[in-house]
Amino acid sequence: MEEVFRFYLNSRTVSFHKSLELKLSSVDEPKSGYGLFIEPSKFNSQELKNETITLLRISKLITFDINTILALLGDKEEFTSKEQFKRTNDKVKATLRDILAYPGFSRFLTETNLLIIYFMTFQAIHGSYEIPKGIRYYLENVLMSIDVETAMDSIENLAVNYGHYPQIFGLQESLNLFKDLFQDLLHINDIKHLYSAIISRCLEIPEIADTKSQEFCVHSTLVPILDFSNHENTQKNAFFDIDPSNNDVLLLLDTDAVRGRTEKSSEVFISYSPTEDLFSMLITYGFIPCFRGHAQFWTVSFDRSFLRDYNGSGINADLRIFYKWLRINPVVSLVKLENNGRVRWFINDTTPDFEMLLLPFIPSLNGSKSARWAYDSTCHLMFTKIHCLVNPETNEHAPVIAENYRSLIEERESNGDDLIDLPQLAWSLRYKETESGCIQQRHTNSEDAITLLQQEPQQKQDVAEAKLQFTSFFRSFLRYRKSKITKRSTNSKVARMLLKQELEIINNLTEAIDKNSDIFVSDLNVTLDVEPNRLPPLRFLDDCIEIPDNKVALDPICEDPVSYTPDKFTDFFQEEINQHSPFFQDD
Ligand SMILES: C[S@@+](CC[C@H](N)C(=O)[O-])C[C@H]1O[C@@H](n2cnc3c(N)ncnc32)[C@H](O)[C@@H]1O
Repeated sequence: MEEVFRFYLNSRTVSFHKSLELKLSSVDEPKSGYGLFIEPSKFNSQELKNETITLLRISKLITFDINTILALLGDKEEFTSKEQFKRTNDKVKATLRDILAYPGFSRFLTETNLLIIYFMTFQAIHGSYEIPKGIRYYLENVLMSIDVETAMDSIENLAVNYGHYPQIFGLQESLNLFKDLFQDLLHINDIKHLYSAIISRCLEIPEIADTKSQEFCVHSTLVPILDFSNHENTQKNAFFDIDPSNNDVLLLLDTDAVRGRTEKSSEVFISYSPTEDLFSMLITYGFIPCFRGHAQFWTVSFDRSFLRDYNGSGINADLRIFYKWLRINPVVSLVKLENNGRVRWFINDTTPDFEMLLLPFIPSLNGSKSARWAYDSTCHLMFTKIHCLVNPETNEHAPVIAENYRSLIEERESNGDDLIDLPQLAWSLRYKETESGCIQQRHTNSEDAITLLQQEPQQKQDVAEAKLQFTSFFRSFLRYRKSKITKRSTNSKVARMLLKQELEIINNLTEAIDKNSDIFVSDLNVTLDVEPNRLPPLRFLDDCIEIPDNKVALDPICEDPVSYTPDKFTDFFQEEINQHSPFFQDD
């Protein structure tokens, strides 16, 4: 890699600070690879007067994003003849045309995926077609030469234990796409390697789109040499930016990092992400940053089958169906913190998402024998009733309509999607009306349920009780995961790191629950110094049926749409009809 560094050093498209070097990283991790280093004594007093010092200035022309690649391909000077220019451009265009015509490709249409597709195309054709010199050099000497391992390299292995994590599921889908697109052109190992090399190196680089208004946009970009900077939040001493006058990419050193320092060499660190979400970082970059006193995160995705089988929640159907109907993301955010001199994992109960997760565990109303939530196993009749009221002319077909809703709901409840995507008319909530104090019931979405519950006088006690129930659920989950993940051995480095990290989490939280120690962040006297990442997206796997064959379907209580009585489940039938009528209105 030193040669690559020298290559760019000698090119006129990159200016370097004279103290900058490329060496093996100082990070104590076998796969940390190379890193950028500086010699603090090589900075002169003039430079030290400024807040930042430019370590690298990289011309926009040698960075790779979807626009610069198109510009290079469109530049005849990059080719030895007009014929070669045309030949390559025709080939790239034809390949991209086929790719864009791939069924469902629009779902994968992101800038990063396009960048990956361009480089896969170049790798596939570079033996028999001319490609612009800068692209060829970077492809052969950086992307194809570096030693990198991310989740993509062992995705089949990871999917066994982590297939329900949306990130892993998404990677599997991406790999299937790239395999289909490049099956005759690239070896599977090259597909995985190029994906890992690009995903672990590309940066979100701003670009001034209009110099007058200084408006800027951001592009997924590969930046030679800058892409040798390693991540370390607590030792971060540099950051990247652009020169707004010409969109050059800059690596800027915080001068404080070298002022008064005399050591021979120190590594330049940037931050890939201020929030260290360990699962996501391991999946994307293939490493887990060390804990150095700042909060780190891990978002647990519950195994969907565990949610289906768990029967301690007290609701009259399974948790999976509850979360699906109410569109609640079946994930919980954990935080690693130092507390009372001990570093361990806690459940982050300080987010609105956690309040939603608690909903099925809210206890029955005081003095009421009925559960908080009632699941209507004949809700297809509720759908039918509203349908016929909104479209009176369909009344005579009610039994057929009921059968259609029954099979639609059955399919949506049992498929692999994380949401049902129908009006929430399956679960009704019993709550105490604030003014009258009467107990009422209605179908609600999760946000409205939280608002209604927050108005109840005993809300605090109910949340405390729900957290106890959740803890017991979570304890069962930890037991289930431990027995599941320790069963297999693996030679994938990422899988081994995932396993080690998850076991640390399981052991920490199991011990804390069993010893009755604090497990929730809100029980500690701390404020999180970094925001957790946004939750991963809900998963869509509708071609998979989750319910096993031997699961006995609940017997319908009543199949007759006419005698179905909505007030068994709601005191607000008319309001709910008004709310949902656009869904039911026939065209
Ligand atoms: C943008 S590249 C940085 C250059 C890389 N070290 C190389 O030799 O090509 C990102 C990769 O560097 C490694 N890396 C970066 N920061 C690291 C850290 N703090 N610990 C371990 N590995 C790190 C990971 O392999 C990551 O995928």
